[in-house]
Amino acid sequence: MQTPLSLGPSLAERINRARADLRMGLPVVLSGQLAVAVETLSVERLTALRGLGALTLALTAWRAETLKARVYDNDLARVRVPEDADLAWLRALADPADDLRMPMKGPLSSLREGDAVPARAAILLAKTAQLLPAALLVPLTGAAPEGLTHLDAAQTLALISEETAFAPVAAARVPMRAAEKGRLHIFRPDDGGEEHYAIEIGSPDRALPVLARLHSACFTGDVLGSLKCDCGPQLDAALRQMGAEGAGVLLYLNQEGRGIGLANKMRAYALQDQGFDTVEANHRLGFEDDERDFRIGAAILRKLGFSSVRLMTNNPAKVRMLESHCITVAERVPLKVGLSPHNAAYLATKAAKSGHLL
Ligand SMILES: Nc1nc2c(ncn2[C@@H]2O[C@H](COP(=O)(O)OP(=O)(O)OP(=O)(O)O)[C@@H](O)[C@H]2O)c(=O)[nH]1
Ligand SMILES: [Zn+2]
Repeated sequence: MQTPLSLGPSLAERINRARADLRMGLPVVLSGQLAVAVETLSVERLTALRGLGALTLALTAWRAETLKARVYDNDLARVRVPEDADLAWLRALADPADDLRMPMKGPLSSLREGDAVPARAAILLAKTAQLLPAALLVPLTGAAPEGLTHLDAAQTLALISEETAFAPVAAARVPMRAAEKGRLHIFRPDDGGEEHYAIEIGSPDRALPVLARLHSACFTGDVLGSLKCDCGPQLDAALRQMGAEGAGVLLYLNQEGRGIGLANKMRAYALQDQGFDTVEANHRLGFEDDERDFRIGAAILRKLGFSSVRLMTNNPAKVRMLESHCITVAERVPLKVGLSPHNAAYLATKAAKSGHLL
């Protein structure tokens, strides 16, 4: 018999559907466990989950460190949820907003036995859905409620770590203040994920290294002119230099807040107002200091026909990443603009902790 044309969702598509489910507060089924994101969990669903058995709260090792929960699974902790724990208790463990006001949440008891893979997949799904990286899990004993998204946890982890393919969708001329000969290209991943943009200035020769910038979205800096970072001035300066030289390419990657999303970035800013620096704030929320996937930038440059760049950056990690994904960095062009009294400490932290060049 001939294999019928498959109309059903692929693994990548089901993963994206699972992210939308978690954002709505719906459970997903991960290798026989029901998993929900703590951030979007409702009282009603918590009650329903409790009826199924003992609950486990999955947190990243970063968050567990702040909460003094034991980490037996390297990058994550699986905390036993006491029978009398309510939604406020779960939320307080997931969200560090009130840590300083209510430091004692424990003592917490972590699971050692059992499989950590579904918990790891749940955290990664929550993270990549730009939610707080905390998930509640319970083994599914009976039949799964109808309509839930089912995923194999190990396959999910493997696929999310793979490179995403992008296709050009549309492009048109956009004359800009900084460069009249501008063209905006939209790139879309084939799994329904986030779109990213490329702004091509002039007609750069594909045989030569192109003046390039990988800019990560920063609503506060790019749009509002926030003085807390240097993003806005960097964006302007990069486009102006490309305009002056008559050629260049700027990728605008929708990885707001170094990949944690704008809501989490505002949580990080609130922690910074409590005295934590930009890296500590990410860690207290349970994130790595940088959650961006820079392979996207390399993939889009290659799609546009570029193989060699003069990269405008102060971040050596961007240079290393491009080099390891088939893009030659012929030159690093420093981009030092926008220093203000408000961002001096932020830039100093990036230099001290993230290897940025001052
Ligand atoms: N999580 C978090 N993200 C921030 C903070 N301040 C700025 N960002 C984000 O950091 C990113 C800015 O990084 P980029 O300017 O692209 O790159 P970079 O790593 O600083 O390196 P350069 O190429 O030298 O600029 C944007 O996504 C901002 O939204 C912060 O305090 N916390
Ligand atoms: Zn910024």
